[in-house]
Amino acid sequence: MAFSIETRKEEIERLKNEKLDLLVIGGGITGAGVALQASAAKMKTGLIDMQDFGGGTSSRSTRLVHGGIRYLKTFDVQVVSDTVKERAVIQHIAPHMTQPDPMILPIYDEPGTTFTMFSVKVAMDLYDHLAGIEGDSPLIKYANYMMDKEETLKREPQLNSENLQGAGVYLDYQNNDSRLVVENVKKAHELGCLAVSRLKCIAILHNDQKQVNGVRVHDNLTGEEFEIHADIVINTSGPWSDLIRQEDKEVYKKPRLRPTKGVHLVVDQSRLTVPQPTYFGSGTADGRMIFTIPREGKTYFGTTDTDFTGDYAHPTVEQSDVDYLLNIINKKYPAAHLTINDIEASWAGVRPLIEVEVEGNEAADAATGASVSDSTSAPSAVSRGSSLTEAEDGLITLAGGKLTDYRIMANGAMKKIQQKFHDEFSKNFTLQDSAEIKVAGGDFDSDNAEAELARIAKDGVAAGLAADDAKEIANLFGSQAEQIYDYAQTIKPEKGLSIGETAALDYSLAEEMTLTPVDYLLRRTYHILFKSDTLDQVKNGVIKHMSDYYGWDKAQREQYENELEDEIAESRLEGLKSKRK
Ligand SMILES: Cc1cc2nc3c(=O)[nH]c(=O)nc-3n(C[C@H](O)[C@H](O)[C@H](O)COP(=O)(O)OP(=O)(O)OC[C@H]3O[C@@H](n4cnc5c(N)ncnc54)[C@H](O)[C@@H]3O)c2cc1C
Ligand SMILES: O=P(O)(O)OC[C@H](O)CO
Repeated sequence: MAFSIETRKEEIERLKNEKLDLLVIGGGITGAGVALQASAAKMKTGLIDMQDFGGGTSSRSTRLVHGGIRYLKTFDVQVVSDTVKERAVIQHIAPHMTQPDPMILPIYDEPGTTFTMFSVKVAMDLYDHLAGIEGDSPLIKYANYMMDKEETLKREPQLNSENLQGAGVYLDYQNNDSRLVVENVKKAHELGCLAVSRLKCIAILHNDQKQVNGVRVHDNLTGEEFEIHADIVINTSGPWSDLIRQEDKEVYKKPRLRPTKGVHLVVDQSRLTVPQPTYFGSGTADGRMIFTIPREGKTYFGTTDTDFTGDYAHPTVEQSDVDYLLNIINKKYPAAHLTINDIEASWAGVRPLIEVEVEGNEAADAATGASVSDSTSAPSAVSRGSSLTEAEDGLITLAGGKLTDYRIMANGAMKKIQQKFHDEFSKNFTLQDSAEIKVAGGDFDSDNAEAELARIAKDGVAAGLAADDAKEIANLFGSQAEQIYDYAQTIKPEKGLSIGETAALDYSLAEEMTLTPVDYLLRRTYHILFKSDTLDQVKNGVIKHMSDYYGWDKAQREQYENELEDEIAESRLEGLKSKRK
């Protein structure tokens, strides 16, 4: 089912002329999850995003599906309880993106440590218990265990041995955040959702009874403005949630978010070799814990957690972020001696943390209990819970949370929406269990994901693709790889691209509403973040192929080329590096 610039035009016409049951503002993981569940319940649903789907926080995470073991320290047990169980569900519905990846948690005798050898074992036992990893659980092989100092250094020799006491090892999952978004959006679209990217909500509309009945949007591709009408509107705009609520001038009272920035840096695995994901205290008594994660032949590490008041669409990596992370990493891996010149890629994201309890008569149902902190708390002490509220004029806002509990957050919202339809619109919808709805590309046996993905990759080689291309396409697109192999039988490779890369690009343009080279190279694939070494040779082929496909004129092609060059330069920290010369 095509999901492209052509369907975008068709669906914009339908959004203009057909009244929706539900409009979702914001196509990050939260909005995508709501759109999928609403469409599965046969609600006539629209999903809009002012950027690419996943262009906000949901493509800037640590790329884990995890329960947040450190949140047990701040007694955010509800968040952990919700998310730790969700990991296996997301692995089931999105098996090509979410795979078990046990974490090492080294324990150091240092000021402000989050865990001790005793408390990490208690936390891991609770974590496993909450996830049901006990008894005859199919995941029992991943049950947690402790390692003494010697075993820890044997497993991870580059770790600093000074003050090291040992480590805990427990199950968490790796994930591809931006593809989790787009596969949810594609599934929602397959179920009937009118999903359009680069459409910005610029005003909230009301009926004569001062109830929200739609939005005014600006098409960021064409400049056109028009109205979209819906019985119910839900705001799932993440860090922008307060800005959308502010558009609702009649009822807006005050902000509820405390946005904080988190940064990740990427180096080649040869510069920092970790055997598996590792998670340790920053050693700076700021309550932070830092991940170092091997991925695609690279190692990435993060994150910072600092209050952010800049442009949510363009959080940048500053020298202070680099210094903070390199200082910690070089202390924990003393043989690495990393400098800014080793950094091949980077990204910054904005956490949509909920800080202020809802006030006045806004109905609040905590979708995953956001325990409220106050602005004097350190950013890392602020709850990672979510909140679901309805303003007096009916605007629903679902904000906060983690990527890992997106499905639960959407469940909570759907129950509220279902009740609202029944009470106020005399419409009855039957909600579906999204734990049984595979996202696009997940149509294979999740319980044998590794073997299934190897089989899909083997099919690619049989279809004439290079083995590396086939493996990458299988891991990125899952069961959709077979469509890419079909494309590969009928096309010529673009100059600078292999037949597999060309076919994958053609698939993404036709089936994933991939509208710009940055959409493709940053979010649909690994090129900018984890394949910096081959990026310069593929980017021209991608631009040329997209320019031919979309019929860009010289000015448009230049615009997208410049946008891509800026994105790559920023990811490579070229600005910061040049200042140091
Ligand atoms: C550094 C960092 C690391 C993290 N690591 C993890 C992790 O490993 N695992 C995990 O579970 N969670 C993690 N999180 C949390 C997780 O990433 C977020 O909770 C989640 O991505 C938020 O998704 P969202 O859909 O609510 O927001 P977003 O992804 O930001 O989506 C909101 C969307 O709304 C759109 N929008 C805004 N205004 C408008 C408008 N006016 N009109 C139309 N569209 C609009 C934006 O373009 C955006 O795409 C991390 C977060 C950060 C910052
Ligand atoms: O810093 P936290 O606790 O928000 O966690 C972000 C991590 O990098 C992964 O969720």
